[in-house]
Amino acid sequence: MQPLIIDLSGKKVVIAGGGRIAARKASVIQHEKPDITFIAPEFSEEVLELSLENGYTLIQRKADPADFEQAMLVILATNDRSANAALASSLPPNQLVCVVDESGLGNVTFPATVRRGHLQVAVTSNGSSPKLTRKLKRELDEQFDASWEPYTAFLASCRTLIKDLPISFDEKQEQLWELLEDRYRTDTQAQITKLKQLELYRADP
Ligand SMILES: C[C@@]1(CC(=O)O)C2=NC(=C\c3[nH]c(c(CCC(=O)O)c3CC(=O)O)Cc3[nH]c(c(CC(=O)O)c3CCC(=O)O)/C=C3\N/C(=C\2)[C@@H](CCC(=O)O)[C@]3(C)CC(=O)O)/[C@H]1CCC(=O)O
Ligand SMILES: NC(=O)c1ccc[n+]([C@@H]2O[C@H](COP(=O)([O-])OP(=O)(O)OC[C@H]3O[C@@H](n4cnc5c(N)ncnc54)[C@H](O)[C@@H]3O)[C@@H](O)[C@H]2O)c1
Repeated sequence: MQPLIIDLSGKKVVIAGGGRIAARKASVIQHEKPDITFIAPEFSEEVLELSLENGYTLIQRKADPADFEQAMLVILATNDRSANAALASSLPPNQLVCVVDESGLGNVTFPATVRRGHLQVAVTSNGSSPKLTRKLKRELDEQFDASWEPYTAFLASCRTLIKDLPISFDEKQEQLWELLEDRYRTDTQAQITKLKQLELYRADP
């Protein structure tokens, strides 16, 4: 299995099921602003709240293979294993499909992710142990403290500035490597000074 980073903004996501897991999958991706449709005979409070908040579509009945035709991503999250399996086998091979109770029937799984600004660390056990995945996520959550959020913004700003400097490729690489020294992450003043330095140099090389 190959990890890919996927842009779901404005993309159609159809979720079969309206329970706890359907809600969790939707809340994991909601920040990407996808266009989500839930199809289920019954919806949990969490799904109703998420839908009201984000304008998602709710269709109250059992899911049918035709429901997924326009979907970029399909999430099969009913609590009926045979319904999930039958829907999975009805889908064309070029659609992204996550089957929450039997990952081998689909072609994508969700990793656990720790987000700090522009940085995202994702963990997967390829479905072999979701519990291990959660344990490692907790460890990463502690390892990457809050300083990483402004630091990744600092790195992005510096990179934009450095790319525009009238210096050689090798000098740019040197500048970019230097930013990875830990003092820039831990010391806000060092970040401010560096940014000022780069701005001044850009204005007057
Ligand atoms: C990482 C995370 C992402 C997310 O969903 O956002 C995720 N599961 C999470 C939570 C979680 N999973 C489970 C529980 C309940 C009990 C417990 O505490 O263990 C909880 C907690 C809860 O529900 O609260 C159990 C479980 N999980 C799966 C099965 C079915 C099966 O495999 O048979 C069973 C039941 C059998 C069992 O117990 O093993 C299947 C999958 N779960 C995956 C992802 C995919 C592979 C991930 C990997 O690479 O390992 C995969 C294959 C498909 C998919 O769903 O994409 C998220 C972390 C949340 C976080 O902390 O951020
Ligand atoms: N992937 C994971 O991380 C993970 C974690 C725990 C459990 N699970 C599995 O996920 C499944 C769902 O769990 P849950 O807690 O959300 O269950 P739940 O009981 O809270 O919700 C089930 C939902 O499925 C709907 N449903 C049933 N048959 C349907 C059909 N034919 N078409 C459309 N919707 C239908 C119900 O109306 C309900 O909305 C369970 O089978 C469990 O094995 C997955």
